[in-house]
Amino acid sequence: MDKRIKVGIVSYRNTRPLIYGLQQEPVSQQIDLVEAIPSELANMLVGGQIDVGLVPVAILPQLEEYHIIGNHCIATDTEVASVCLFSEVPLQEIETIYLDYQSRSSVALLKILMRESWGINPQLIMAKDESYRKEIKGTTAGLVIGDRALEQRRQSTFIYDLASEWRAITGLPFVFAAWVSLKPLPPGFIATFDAANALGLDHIDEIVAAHPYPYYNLKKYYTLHLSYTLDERKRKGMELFLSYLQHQQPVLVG
Ligand SMILES: C=C(O[C@@H]1C=C(C(=O)O)C=C[C@H]1O)C(=O)O
Repeated sequence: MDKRIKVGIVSYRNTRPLIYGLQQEPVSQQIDLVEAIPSELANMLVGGQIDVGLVPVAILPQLEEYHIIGNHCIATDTEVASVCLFSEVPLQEIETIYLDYQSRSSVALLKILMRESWGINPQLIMAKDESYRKEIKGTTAGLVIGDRALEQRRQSTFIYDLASEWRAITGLPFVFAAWVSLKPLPPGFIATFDAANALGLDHIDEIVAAHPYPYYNLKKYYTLHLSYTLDERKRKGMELFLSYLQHQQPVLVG
């Protein structure tokens, strides 16, 4: 192959099962793999630095043309554990929420839950950097995603799992990120890429053993919380989420 396809993947532990097969032949010969936080991946896709990215699905309504690549994603059928609102007081007493600058989908989901389920209207501040996590105290809460959320679970008194709350109001799974390209990719490549995504899902014990992590049981995270196949119900959950976004300010991208 004369030109490698640039692939951007989320730099959290949640993608270890997907990366497993992408680092092996034949697909490893066809791609350049870069890791970044979700908000950056969105910008990289729009800016043309990557050809396909595991990007937050909340950016999809803003893309003129896009293609969902293959049948794998970052999603959950139940509680996700790593996308939560963390607080020292119950929901109704929260006055300010810091939003995670690394996220796009979870920020949009939080706003839906505030409006459709919780009926709260605190001041929202988009965090600029990691220092916001120190502000999660008193009546100031914070949305945190990824590995940092798994770590924050040990620090906060109240933990509101956004995917559980979504499930409670819709009965559907929630898709946080999907593989997206702006232009069509060769069908042969998509088949190879999708098969490589699936490979790690049969090697979870090996992946867990290779990446020791003190903060959370990763076997449980990969098998009970996260769900990686983009099936019909997940697509349905995603469509519903995207339809809610029509009532929101567009998320930041580009
Ligand atoms: C489940 C997660 O999903 C992530 C949440 C995203 C978002 O909020 O935009 C984007 C990519 C996913 O990695 C997580 O990071 O914990």
